[in-house]
Amino acid sequence: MNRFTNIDQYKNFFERLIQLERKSEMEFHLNEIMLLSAPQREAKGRAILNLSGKDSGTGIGGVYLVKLVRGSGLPDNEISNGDVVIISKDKPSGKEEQATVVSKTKRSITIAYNKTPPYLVYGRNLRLDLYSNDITFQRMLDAIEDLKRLPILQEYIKSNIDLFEENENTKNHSFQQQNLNSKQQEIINQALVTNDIFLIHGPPGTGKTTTLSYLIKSLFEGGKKVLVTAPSNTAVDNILEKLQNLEIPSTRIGNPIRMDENLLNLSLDVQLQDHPDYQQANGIWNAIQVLKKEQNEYIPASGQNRRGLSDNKIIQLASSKKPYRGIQSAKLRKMAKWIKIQQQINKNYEQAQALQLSAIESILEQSPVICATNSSAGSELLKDIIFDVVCIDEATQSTEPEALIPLVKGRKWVLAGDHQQLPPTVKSSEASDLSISLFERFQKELPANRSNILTIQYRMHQEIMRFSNENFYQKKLKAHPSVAKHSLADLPGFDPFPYVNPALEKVVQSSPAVVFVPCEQGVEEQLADSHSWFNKAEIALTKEITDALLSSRLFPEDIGIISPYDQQVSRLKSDLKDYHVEIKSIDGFQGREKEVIIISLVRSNLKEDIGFLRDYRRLNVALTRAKRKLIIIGSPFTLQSNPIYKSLIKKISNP
Ligand SMILES: Nc1ncnc2c1ncn2[C@@H]1O[C@H](COP(=O)(O)OP(=O)(O)OP(=O)(O)O)[C@@H](O)[C@H]1O
Repeated sequence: MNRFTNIDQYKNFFERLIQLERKSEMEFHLNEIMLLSAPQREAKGRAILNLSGKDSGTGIGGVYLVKLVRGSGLPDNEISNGDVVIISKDKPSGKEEQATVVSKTKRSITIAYNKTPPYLVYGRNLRLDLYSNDITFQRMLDAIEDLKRLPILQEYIKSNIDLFEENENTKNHSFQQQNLNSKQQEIINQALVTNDIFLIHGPPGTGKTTTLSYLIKSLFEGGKKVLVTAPSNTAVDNILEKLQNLEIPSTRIGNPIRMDENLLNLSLDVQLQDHPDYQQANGIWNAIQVLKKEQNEYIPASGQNRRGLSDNKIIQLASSKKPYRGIQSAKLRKMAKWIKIQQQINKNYEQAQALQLSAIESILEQSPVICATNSSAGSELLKDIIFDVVCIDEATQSTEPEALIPLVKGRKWVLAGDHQQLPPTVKSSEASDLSISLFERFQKELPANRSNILTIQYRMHQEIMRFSNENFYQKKLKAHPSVAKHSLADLPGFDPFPYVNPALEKVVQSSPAVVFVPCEQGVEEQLADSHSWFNKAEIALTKEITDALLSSRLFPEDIGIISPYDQQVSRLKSDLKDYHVEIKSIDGFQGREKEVIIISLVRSNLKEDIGFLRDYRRLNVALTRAKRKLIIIGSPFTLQSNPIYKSLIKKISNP
């Protein structure tokens, strides 16, 4: 645990770690760009060559769209919507302007620039490279810098315990909500009366996000302005959905491409479409396009054409209808016309920008609750807004500097999390100190009245929660009676499919709630130069089980498939694309739940190597997503080399 006696010490400590992480991420992509030839990087799916670019107008929020086309079709690649990319002619240097992928077809990929795109992107023989996003690192550094102008936050960072006075009597505030249990209500009361910071702790399914959303409702009703963040887009959508159900007016900022489409109506970009100022700005953008077309009929007043003459001089000479320094008078007139149109374009541009900005400001000012990822809380859009309260969900998954990005924007902080679930992702081994979240640090250092723990869970059948409860929560977790024995049989229409492979019979029965399906014939495989694994036999088994579950009249949205390995996730997504079930990594499922979860553990080798499955927090998250049925597929031989997995397999019944 690190103690800091002054803010400069704190700043130096974290700045070093951030720089190490940043270096690690950039190095990965730049190294690969340097080491591999362009075709090799393309073969890995992280570059696309031989593209031709053309202007594709502007998109939501006034971004500049560029469509990159390859007539022969795009090669197989891992670049998807929302990824940050760079465009170059030859080998990129890393200094290129960054753009975001907006859409992809078989032959084209459209990207968006926030600023005017570099001229080169409208050429031929272009190369597109997947790149890392540097912005989050910059925002972390800015947040640490901001601490300097917020003296009270500096004291919190030092966890100066003397500063934390006793709270006033929580009984004075009597928050009551019949949908919540007494502990959840008590927590809301405590968080409401605390003037500085409160931590909501709780094992999976105990209602941390639910409690946080009711707290936000209460804050909103009390006229407070609240910033709500989480480390990932999925986690932000998860709490936003709850806020929407509670009818709390909220605005979600961030790239709409990365948001749940059912929540898009709450995004800033969609709300903007209805704003009169924004509509007026759109009219002006269209007028600019018309002017640009008209301008093409004249001669651009480029450096070469104008031969050192100023705009005014060209206009003046054009009206005199005489040649000047060897420039024909017709050419002067055409340049003058071009300049006048350009002046009109510039005027219109400024007007459209100002209208757009005023529309954005008015929406953000009027919205009582603003939701964003931790990183996008550092966006320019929120630069001048101070919030009464900042709430971070899944706070144990954020590094301390990442959590500071939203926290420096508020007067009071509420953090929800569970340090037995996924920790922050830290790439650089030298920066491992970042893996202790601010939540974890505060929980150890703050007085007891600044946190409280939830222990009744409302998600899992008691058998599903048993393993995690015994191994990670000292048996303190209780299943609420409404879920303790709930099963697939209670779901309307559920009818176990009779023609299933006899080896999988228990898999489609409502009982037992947890099954382990051995897949000893599976072989783990790795692509050259990839650290991720896949297992074809487990994919086939997952497909068969999903088929059986769907034939038992479960809906696709009831089923979730989880695998710890990205390669397995992407292969499952492609092989099971017609099933429309949600398939994600463990990280992608943190904070979420489904009636049935299938986990494909992938690792199967004679060396008894289970790789990063060893991280028990990852296992804990995977095991606690299912409500009524948990199906685990894996190789008993390989997994049993690890005591935790050995006891897991022993405790659950084989089908
Ligand atoms: N008081 C309650 N009564 C009934 N259901 C509840 C209550 N509190 C929470 N739930 C339900 O329990 C489930 C889990 O809640 P929630 O997602 O808020 O838990 P969590 O602690 O945030 O979970 P995780 O640790 O996985 O992020 C949800 O289906 C939620 O609607």
